[in-house]
Amino acid sequence: MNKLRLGIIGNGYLGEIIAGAWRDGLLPEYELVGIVGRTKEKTDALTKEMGCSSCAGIDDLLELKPDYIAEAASGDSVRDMAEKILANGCNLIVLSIGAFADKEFYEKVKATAVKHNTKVYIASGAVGGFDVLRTVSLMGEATAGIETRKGPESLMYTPLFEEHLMTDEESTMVFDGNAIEAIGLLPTKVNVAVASSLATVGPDKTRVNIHSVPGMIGDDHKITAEIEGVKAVVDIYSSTSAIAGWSVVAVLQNIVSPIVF
Ligand SMILES: NC(=O)C1=CN([C@@H]2O[C@H](COP(=O)(O)OP(=O)(O)OC[C@H]3O[C@@H](n4cnc5c(N)ncnc54)[C@H](OP(=O)(O)O)[C@@H]3O)[C@@H](O)[C@H]2O)C=CC1
Ligand SMILES: O=C([O-])CC(=O)C(=O)O
Repeated sequence: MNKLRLGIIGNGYLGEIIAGAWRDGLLPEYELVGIVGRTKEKTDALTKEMGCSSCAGIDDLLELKPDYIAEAASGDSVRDMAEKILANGCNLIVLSIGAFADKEFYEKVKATAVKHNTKVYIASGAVGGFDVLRTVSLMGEATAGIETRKGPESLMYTPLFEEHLMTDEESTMVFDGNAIEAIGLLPTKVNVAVASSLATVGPDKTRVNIHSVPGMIGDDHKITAEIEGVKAVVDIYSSTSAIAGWSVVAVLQNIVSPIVF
């Protein structure tokens, strides 16, 4: 049987996890054909290890005729490449889901996928439970929100950081708004909020709270979707963001599995 052709955008922490899972035999139905990165030396080193092509840009990768591309790069890469990928007959698995907080862009991506009979897979990333969150949101007029807890160090170099957070002994709520506002302030750190909002009531209606927790290592995300009589709470703690890379491996396994979770 011909293998499905897989490409990856991103040669960083999560891209390496996906490529490593392929190298370690967890995705035997796929052939890893190429990886796109920005820094040539990094991409060359990773692709040499994997035995696939080093691609300078999306056009190079699309020439290799991938069936699936997994994105683990940045919101800008999704904004720049998603429509081109889908229009070339290739499916896309996305981690930088924050790009879809822009409704106009999200609708254009959906229309492109429909037109070219391709699909976008929203990886569960550092959270999950989108199946149950979507189900509850279908059943009635839901309310949905996500409460994120992080250590103050991980807020450094963001507009939410204040020096006192480093010496505070109590938790502080540093953000209260919706998912559009949250990703606007923290473009690389709250993809989970946008993903959860797309699974429920939308980025404008999903309430996002972020708490700085003294001494905390890693992140905890507690997502709630609720209608009268039904309440779903999905709470995921992770000491690193590795789970997000593994969630792409899980999507790729689901695509070829006779049993789909
Ligand atoms: N959905 C979720 O739950 C989560 C999503 N994420 C998102 O996943 C993405 C990857 O995260 P992570 O691996 O930790 O980040 P890293 O910074 O470790 O890696 C990202 C890599 O992508 C490359 N890159 C960035 N922009 C482009 C581009 N336009 N074209 C090609 N390559 C590009 C960078 O290359 P170079 O080094 O050469 O600049 C870098 O190597 C981020 O956008 C992050 O916000 C992260 C965690 C959880
Ligand atoms: O890793 C996390 O906990 C969340 C994250 O970076 C994101 O949503 O982009």
